[in-house]
Amino acid sequence: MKQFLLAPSILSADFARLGEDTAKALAAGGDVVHFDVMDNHYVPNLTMGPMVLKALRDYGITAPIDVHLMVKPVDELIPAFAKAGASYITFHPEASQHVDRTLQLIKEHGCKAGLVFNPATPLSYLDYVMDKLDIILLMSVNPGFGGQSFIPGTLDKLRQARRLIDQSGYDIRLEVDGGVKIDNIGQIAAAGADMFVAGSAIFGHPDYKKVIDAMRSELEKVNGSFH
Ligand SMILES: O=C(CO)[C@@H](O)[C@H](O)COP(=O)(O)O
Repeated sequence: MKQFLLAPSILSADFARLGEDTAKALAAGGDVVHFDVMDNHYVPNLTMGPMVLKALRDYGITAPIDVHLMVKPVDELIPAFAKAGASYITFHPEASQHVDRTLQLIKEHGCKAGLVFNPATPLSYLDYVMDKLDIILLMSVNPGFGGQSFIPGTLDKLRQARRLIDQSGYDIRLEVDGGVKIDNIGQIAAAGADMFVAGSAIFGHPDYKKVIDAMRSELEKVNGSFH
């Protein structure tokens, strides 16, 4: 059976009680904390830095933390996020001057590394670096804000990325982020994703467990069709 991971995006959590709200999403069944870093330069919004991540670790969050860097330049922030307790660090290839070097830097700092693709960013950035990737993240909205609608063209892109991963033979997660809901997660999984970021769907609902359980039951239906 395929192991699917659900990653609540704390961009939609209550920032005034971030530790508590993050713990609540994990207790409700979230596997990984998705941590969006926005710099008001690469994207038009400003969010959290390494100090906030460290505060979550100090609060007692032990689950993997998946840091999605929406920043430019990229490299300067990597050591600080690794030191603060990041598990995965992903970045947008067009925001890095030297993609291979940035991937190496993440690994040297003991984190898993990945590339993020905006809806209009071509997958050709994957050429020559598959061996350095632990994760590929496809954005299914334009980055910057939670609560947007899933862009349907992402399904085809997911199928392409899944083919590339399978052909490569490497153990690479295929993550999707943006507009993931109970009613589309099955379709997204069938297209090849195995890690799902969900922000407003979880944090915008009064009962996080109800949403996560419903997402898992949709995923179970798809799981039966994997070999
Ligand atoms: O990176 C981003 C947005 O740029 C995402 O992680 C959002 O946080 C997803 O939120 P929803 O679309 O699930 O509300």
